[in-house]
Amino acid sequence: MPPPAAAHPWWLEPHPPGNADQAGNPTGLSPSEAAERLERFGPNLFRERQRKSLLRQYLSRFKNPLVLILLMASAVSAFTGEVTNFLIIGCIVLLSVTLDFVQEYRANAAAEKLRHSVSVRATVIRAGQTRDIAATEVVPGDVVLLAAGDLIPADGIVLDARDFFVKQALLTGESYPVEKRPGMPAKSATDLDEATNAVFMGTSVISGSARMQVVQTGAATAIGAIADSISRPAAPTSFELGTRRFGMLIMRLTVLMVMFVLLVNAWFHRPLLESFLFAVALAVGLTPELLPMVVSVTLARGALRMAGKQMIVKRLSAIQDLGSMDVLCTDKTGTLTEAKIRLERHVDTAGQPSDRVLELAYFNSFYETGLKSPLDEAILAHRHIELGAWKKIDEVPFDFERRRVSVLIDNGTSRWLVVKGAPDEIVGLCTRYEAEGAELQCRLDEAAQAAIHAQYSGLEAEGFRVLGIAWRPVPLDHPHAVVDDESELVLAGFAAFLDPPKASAAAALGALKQAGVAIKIVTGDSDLVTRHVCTQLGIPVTGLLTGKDIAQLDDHALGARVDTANLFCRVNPAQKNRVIQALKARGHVVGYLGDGINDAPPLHSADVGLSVDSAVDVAKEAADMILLKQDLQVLHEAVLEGRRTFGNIMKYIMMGTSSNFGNMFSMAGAALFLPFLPMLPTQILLNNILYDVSEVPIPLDKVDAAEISHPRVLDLAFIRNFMLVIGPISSLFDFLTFYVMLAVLQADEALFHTGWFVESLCTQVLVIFVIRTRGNPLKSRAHPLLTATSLAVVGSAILLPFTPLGTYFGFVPPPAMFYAILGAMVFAYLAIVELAKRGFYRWYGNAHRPRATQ
Ligand SMILES: Nc1ncnc2c1ncn2[C@@H]1O[C@H](COP(=O)(O)OP(=O)(O)OP(=O)(O)O)[C@@H](O)[C@H]1O
Ligand SMILES: [Mg+2]
Repeated sequence: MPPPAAAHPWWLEPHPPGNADQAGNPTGLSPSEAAERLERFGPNLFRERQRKSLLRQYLSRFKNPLVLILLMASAVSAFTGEVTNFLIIGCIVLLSVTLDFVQEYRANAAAEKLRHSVSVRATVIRAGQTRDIAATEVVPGDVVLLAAGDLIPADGIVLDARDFFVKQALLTGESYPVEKRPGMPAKSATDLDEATNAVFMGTSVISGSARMQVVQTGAATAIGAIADSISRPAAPTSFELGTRRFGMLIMRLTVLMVMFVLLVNAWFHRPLLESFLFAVALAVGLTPELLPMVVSVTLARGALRMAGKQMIVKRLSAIQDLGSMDVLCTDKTGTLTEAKIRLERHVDTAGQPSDRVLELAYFNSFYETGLKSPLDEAILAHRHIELGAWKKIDEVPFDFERRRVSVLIDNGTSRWLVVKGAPDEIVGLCTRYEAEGAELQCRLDEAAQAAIHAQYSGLEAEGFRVLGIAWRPVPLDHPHAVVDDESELVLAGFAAFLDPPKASAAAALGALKQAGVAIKIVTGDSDLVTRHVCTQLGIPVTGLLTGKDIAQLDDHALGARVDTANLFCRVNPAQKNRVIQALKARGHVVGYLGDGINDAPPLHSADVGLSVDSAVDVAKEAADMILLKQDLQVLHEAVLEGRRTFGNIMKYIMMGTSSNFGNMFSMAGAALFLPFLPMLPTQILLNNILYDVSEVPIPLDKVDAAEISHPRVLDLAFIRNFMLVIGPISSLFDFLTFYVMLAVLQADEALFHTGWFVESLCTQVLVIFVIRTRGNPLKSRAHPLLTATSLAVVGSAILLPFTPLGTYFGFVPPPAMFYAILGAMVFAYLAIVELAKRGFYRWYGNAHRPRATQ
């Protein structure tokens, strides 16, 4: 993507706008100024929420082709003088669109509110004080403090910076971090990627820290200008793909049936308009038009329930994915462990306690400005150390490839490079080591290397996280520290930390495993430490891959190993990502739980990204759900909640494809041999809307425990097979009804319509009690509201022929005999569907055992 040309390269001005010099305004804006600017420039949102007015949102519902055809048909009816038809169809369309709209709107509004509660925040200076505000409230002129892991909240000028590296791939396509520093760019930089003194919204801080002054916010930012071109719709999730294919399946059947009906009616020279209306009504009856509403209401309800358990859902459809998830990958620190790391030991190369090692570690942590990790905090919190005359000259910031950080310090007489990092990396860079205090420096030969390796491995095997501490004198005129300086180091010793697992972790992971979710740990830490944590958490290690192993494997070979391995150690962010993709390619639905900068790529590529509230911005931004409580038990509950929403959506789909489908099918068949239409178009529409009403409470329904005991994915073959088993039973009873109406009750046209209307509605609605559970319908209780609406709809169908409204629709009161037969038939129907259902699940259960994941 070419870098976008900014309208006005403001970073070429000598001073930040509104400032007399380069330093910026040290006290920031006053609250009143900020409020005034927020009013003037608007909230800092680059894609102004497409806030269509409610009316327009409502009207856009009418764009559905079926609705349009219906409206057209009703207009034609009006012109041909059939006012009744016109009124009825008009009302029905209005009613169903409104029902759908109100439900969905309410659900989405609630979910949106939740989403806002975890919005990205920014640290600004206002009236001389640092304040934490929502990024949307940042205004031009604000002074913002930036640190590693932050998302840059707006476009602005860098006022000062310390080893400040930014990733701007989103804007410039350049995936390597670029350094930003104050002062004019060397070249006349009209391109964003040459603007070394400016930072841009939507990019993120990789390491270092800085102060910036905001110049542009919201749509005026560089990213705002290209927002449309980068706002590619997210790739559809497996669930969305499934529902889409399901829609196609229904669509094809509908088209076939409509064509058939039209042909038959033309053959028999029936009135054209009425045949057409009949066909359209059939199509309406067949389409699962409530599906989008059922999906969004179910998901929104799920999101609200999860919020009650301290889990915020940012992307609603992720709830589905969480329910389908069969592999959960997680990093270690802060997710499985407390992240309350303590420095336990600081030892020299012989394993003896050493203050000198602590001192060096302290200098390094104190002066490091890049990523402040919990390890640094633990070192600084351990004991206060006098810095004396030591001053910082430069730094090579931490990154997850090198796994180390260096600071260049000077006390006037000597200049040292002090390095700390993963012990294997550090030892690899050393040529000498300190012995007997710091008195003696010995050559790091093979024997010494083996002894030292045994020394720190011993610590790791005991569960300590270990950092190697090394240093090297450099000439006093050595001005900058660069990565190449990290060589020929002198090893001073090791710092060992304890990072105990979370109290809740073992139980929660056990519960997840019980629920069919395999757990894999993907960490930058060493394998010995991770194994120790696994032992404490009761996770048996079934296979281990290190970053080095992964680097040797191509995607195919990696794919062959990811299933059995459940520990991935010393992996860098790109490798974390490869592990996730390999698992996805194997057909798993993969979750990833992480909180660091290095977790952002896998959070993005996982089917469902999970993070915690204390995570860095980039991780929170990439995640689909945020855990507010440091308790993994919540995750288990959320998985069950996801499966519950899935279960309820499946109920609706299965209802639509079985009984309803059978009814419409027999309707088309009846058109063949009856001398009149089997049901009037308006009656079909009324039948359909009453049926819809009965299904509205499905999102509230309970889901059987057996349904949520394992991950489930939307399986089209399952739905199709279910339809082929249950649908014909429904048709069978329809034809039985025809027989009863014609042969036993000697029905005329109106009575026939009435009889069939009542029968089809009763069977169609009541079958929910059979379909909603795989087990015994008498044992699994439906939600009271679902029971109430279903019974109410059945009741009104039975009473309708006796009311004036019924007469209006063309119904006539049937004889008492009809109701006796109806009762028997409904009972027999439900019993047979129940038997067929049991047979189906027995067969299906044998044919498709749940996929075994270790
Ligand atoms: N502040 C630091 N200074 C020096 N080295 C560090 C620092 N932070 C991390 N490291 C090294 O880099 C390695 C990888 O970092 P880190 O443990 O944060 O990765 P991770 O993949 O997020 O793992 P985790 O599962 O522990 O969160 C660490 O094991 C440690 O050796
Ligand atoms: Mg981490």
